[in-house]
Amino acid sequence: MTKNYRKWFLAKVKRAIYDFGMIEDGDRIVVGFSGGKDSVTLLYSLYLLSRSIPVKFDLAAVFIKTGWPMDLPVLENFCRSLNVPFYIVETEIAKIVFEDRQDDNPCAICSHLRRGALHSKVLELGFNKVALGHHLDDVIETFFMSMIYTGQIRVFSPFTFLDRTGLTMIRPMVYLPAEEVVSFVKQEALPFIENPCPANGFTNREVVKKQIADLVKRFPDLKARFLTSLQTFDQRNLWPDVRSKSKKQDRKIRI
Ligand SMILES: Nc1ncnc2c1ncn2[C@@H]1O[C@H](COP(=O)(O)OP(=O)(O)OP(=O)(O)O)[C@@H](O)[C@H]1O
Repeated sequence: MTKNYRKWFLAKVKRAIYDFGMIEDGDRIVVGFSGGKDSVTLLYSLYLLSRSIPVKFDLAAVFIKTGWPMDLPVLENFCRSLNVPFYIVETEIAKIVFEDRQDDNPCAICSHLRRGALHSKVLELGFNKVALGHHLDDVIETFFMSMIYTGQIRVFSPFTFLDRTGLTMIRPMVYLPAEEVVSFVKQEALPFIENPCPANGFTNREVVKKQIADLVKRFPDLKARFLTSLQTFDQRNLWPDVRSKSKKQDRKIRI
């Protein structure tokens, strides 16, 4: 049972890796390792795949310490058991976000600063790819958050090359819903730590997450259908952008 579930789970990760050409021979991949369920699962999945797929790649884990107390030996021991190098980056992100800035949107700043610290470390280590633990629920939540809070239809990509740094970001778990990640953590008895941030559970993302959970109760296939919609999306089914045109016409009419 455990083995079959592992096989099924890894097949989904592998599918995303192949579909988006995420990993090539000789890649040196840092997993953004927060120690939460998602990144622990990602690290373990990539570790298992590194031993079974023909493509050869190196792995390391980088933890960005934001300033909250955390049980780091749990993470250190886990990485040691896999023989994956583990790096800790000390930052003052918690202080900057909650004391210095006191912004209305602490999550956006925190995420931006964590990303910056992570990329700097990856460059310093001489690695070329960054793997993040986003799963299908993150994709769906981000889609709705963009639309609701910023009026944009957009979602992050499973594979992104960043011109400025030369790094590539990959998200190998985009085909897997959150509940499967939770099941995998249980089945494999993976160690993880809870997110210590005081904003955890009180964010805009949390609001959207609850709405999606309600929708899923009424429409159980929602997550799978959402994924299909992204994969079969046709630009012609949306409206053309007429904003600049209508501004020009407004000007003409006034003349
Ligand atoms: N402090 C951190 N150090 C290193 N990588 C991080 C850190 N925080 C987040 N990441 C990376 O960014 C991804 C998305 O971040 P997010 O804050 O959404 O985490 P999450 O959904 O709570 O995931 P997790 O369960 O791994 O904590 C994580 O899965 C992880 O790969």
